[in-house]
Amino acid sequence: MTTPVKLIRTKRFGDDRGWFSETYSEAKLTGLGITDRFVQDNQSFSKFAGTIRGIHFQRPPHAQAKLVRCVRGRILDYAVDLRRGSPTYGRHVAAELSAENGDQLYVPVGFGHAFVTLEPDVEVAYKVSDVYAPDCDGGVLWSDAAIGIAWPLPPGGPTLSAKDAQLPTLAQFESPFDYDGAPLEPL
Ligand SMILES: Cc1cn([C@H]2C[C@H](O)[C@@H](COP(=O)(O)OP(=O)(O)O[C@H]3O[C@H](C)C(=O)[C@H](O)[C@H]3O)O2)c(=O)[nH]c1=O
Repeated sequence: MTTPVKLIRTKRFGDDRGWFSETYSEAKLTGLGITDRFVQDNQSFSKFAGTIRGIHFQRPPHAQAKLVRCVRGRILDYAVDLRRGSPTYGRHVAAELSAENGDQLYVPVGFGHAFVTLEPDVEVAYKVSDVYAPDCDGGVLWSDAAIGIAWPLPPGGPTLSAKDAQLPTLAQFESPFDYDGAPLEPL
């Protein structure tokens, strides 16, 4: 059983002009066992290093899988296992995504998603497998010791939204997701 979260490397074809890359390929994703139908592209810009967005998910019936890449600057991208009954519940994996490395993180339904920017002026682009449904918006607190993410933060602390600052901890949270048999493994 392979880990449900996948780090996807993309090939760049370099020449004297620069490079070309296929950043989305349904065929390649299917070959990796990723069969979600992505229906929306999102992009966010974060001005400051140390900006945290997350830990977010959407509840069913509008739960979202995500395919995340950083198109400007660098981020550490996180997926947190929120599936009831999972042996790795509350555990996370992380990957550095950057405009430079072109790597992508696949975050399946059942996982919270968050990132922290590693420099100013960062842009993150990601595909989601269901439409935005604010009534289904959910999240858990970035700083929850039970999740234990060691965020790389600037001396002044993180920049985050008021909404994110008051998300519930894992202990206060009732997961809407069920375990599907694939434990979270290191990327
Ligand atoms: C997510 C979303 C937001 N919005 C609007 C709602 C707000 O007026 C504004 C900012 O939304 P929010 O503060 O939720 O954006 P982020 O904090 O970047 O949240 C996202 O960042 C983390 C890392 C995620 O994984 C989610 O995709 C998403 O929750 O955009 C939309 O119109 N459509 C959308 O799909």
